[in-house]
Parts: sequence; structure tokens; C-alpha cells
Amino acid sequence: MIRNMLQMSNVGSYPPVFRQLNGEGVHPPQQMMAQLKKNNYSMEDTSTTTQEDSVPIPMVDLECLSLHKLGDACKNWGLFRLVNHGIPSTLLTKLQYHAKMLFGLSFESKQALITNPMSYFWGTPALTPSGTALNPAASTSTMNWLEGFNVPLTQLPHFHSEHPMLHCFRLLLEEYGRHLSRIATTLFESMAKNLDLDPKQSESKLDESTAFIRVYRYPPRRSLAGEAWGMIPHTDSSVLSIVNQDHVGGLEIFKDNKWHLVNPIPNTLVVHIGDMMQAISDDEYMSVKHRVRVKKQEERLSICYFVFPAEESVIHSSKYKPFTYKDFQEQVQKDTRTLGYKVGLQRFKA
Ligand SMILES: O=C(O)CCC(=O)C(=O)O
Ligand SMILES: [Fe+2]
Repeated sequence: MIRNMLQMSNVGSYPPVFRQLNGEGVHPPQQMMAQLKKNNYSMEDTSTTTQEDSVPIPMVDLECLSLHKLGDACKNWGLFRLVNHGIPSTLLTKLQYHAKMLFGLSFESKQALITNPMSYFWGTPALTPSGTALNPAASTSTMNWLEGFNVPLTQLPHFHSEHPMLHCFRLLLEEYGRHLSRIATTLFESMAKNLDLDPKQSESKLDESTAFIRVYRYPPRRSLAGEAWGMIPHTDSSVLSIVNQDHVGGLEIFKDNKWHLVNPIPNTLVVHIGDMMQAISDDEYMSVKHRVRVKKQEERLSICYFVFPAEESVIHSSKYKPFTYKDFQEQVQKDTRTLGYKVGLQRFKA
């Protein structure tokens, strides 16, 4: 109750378009459904997900890593929960707290404060490499109900702000980034071992300098009936994505023709296999389709880490034509601009 009241008074911090849509009784969900149907997402998106749909998602322990368990999760799920990851719970709590405070600033302050090399965006997670919204004119029908900060980790030391909250946030993100880099490297090396990849070849397939963090807030969507997507169904383009979600929940994965909730568990990260890892593994591992549902009453926060192959490193496999991450990213940007959605690995089928 108190939390909801606080969020009510927080309304000036949301991007104006969300305030209008929450208040005006416009019904984009129907329009969004039509758009999704056009994008071949119709079958899944007519379904609803309840708490009971939640399935026992595999758990991987980073302290005593079982290659067998890890391989199983990557093959059959494309996703797993990670425990004993070595990130102090105080760091996770502080990051969530600071992110919440920053998102709570007025919309105008966020626009003014979150600047190069970081960026502030809303309505879409599709950004250009420099971090600006790829399709800023996107209509309400394709809008993702989110706002976010994009943080390229290698450039973070160049971010200076007089604002004490931002200064502190930067330091926390740097510390968090070091942990995530360690975790992603350990996981990738074990996956490469599992897949029997040539160490010389696989070296450039995970390039820490490409990593970025997205800090998201999914505002509550109060006045609208029907489905509302914080993020529409998609697969990640990354090698690995690592999600740290708050207690609110809303992340869902598509498995066995059904959507399943990925319930939040404190101090546990969620690791996704991305498109690049699927191609590197010659389709042995699955890039899992997922989406984020928004709540009517509560906003949700998540802090997500993404890492990619070196831009020019060529991915060879029996399933796809040789391509680099650069080729892939350019194609995704082109498809998003022209079609309004990402086609993904299909474009590179051998
Ligand atoms: O917020 C989340 O939990 C997931 C975000 C996500 O899927 C993405 O950024 O690709
Ligand atoms: Fe994603």
C-alpha cells in the first residue's frame, strides 16, 4: 500500500508518453497484438501466463560448476539460474536501490543527466551502437513499456557527473561490471569445453570490451485492459545475457509451446543463451525466446548484462553462412528500421 502510494507520487518521473497512455484510456494492447500477429508472434501471444505456469528452471552453481548440468541447461532451456556467483548481496542491493532512485528523478532530469557515454531511452530497447533509440518514431502499437539506461562498460570510466547519485551509481556499475565479466568468462570457457571448441577459434567469440549493461524500469500500466508488454517477445543477439531482476517479476520464457514465468529469487542471476552462442554452438545451444510482462500496480527493475563476440571475428558453423557479429548487428538494425522487428539468425541460414 505504502509502496503503491509512493509510486503514485512518482508519476512525473515516467516518460510523458506513458503518463498520457495511462491516463487517456487509449488501448494500444489491441494494436500491439495486431502488430505482433504480423510479426509471427501470434500463436504465443494469445496465451496468458499465470504463476502456476512457472517451471523448475535449471540451477547452475558457479562455485562447483557441473559441465554436464550446464550443457543440459544450454541445450534444453537456453537459460538457467546462477547461484554462488560471488557477487556480494550488498552490491546487488545497492545497485537496485541506486537504480530506483535514479529512475525516480524527473523525466527531464534523466534526459539532462544520463549523457554520453551512457544514454537514457524509453519505449524501445532497440538502440543504435551509440545508444540512441533506433526507431524513436515508433507508434504506441509497437511500444515497449519501459525506460532504461544504456551503459557501455569500457567507456564508463569516461563518464563524469557532479551529481552525487550518479557518481555513486557509476562506481557501483564498474564494480558490478568486473564481476559480470568474470562470470561470463568462466561460463563461456566451460561452454566452450563442453562443445569441444578449438580454444584458438573460440577466444575471440567472447570479447569483454563489447559488454554493456542495460538498466530497465518497467512502469506500472494502470488503466489499460488486456496484454501489455514491457518487452515484446525476442531472442537476445548476444553470446550471453545475464539478468538481475528485482522482486516484482514479469520475465517469461517460451518453452514447449508455452510461456513460463521466471520467478525472481533473491541473490540469483538468470543467464540467457543469445543468438551468437547458438550459432557458435552450431545450434546445439538454444537462444531462448523471452518477454517481459508489466504489472498494473508495481514498477519492475532489472539490470542486464550483455556480451558479444569481437566485431570482426568470423563465426563458422554448418548451419549458417560465415558471418561476423558486425554483419549480424547491421542486419538486425536494418530489419528493425524497415520491418519494425528483428529477423535474427534466419537471415544467415546456410
Ligand atoms: O528485463 C528483463 O528481465 C529482460 C530484458 C531483456 O530481455 C533484454 O534486454 O533483452
Ligand atoms: Fe532479452
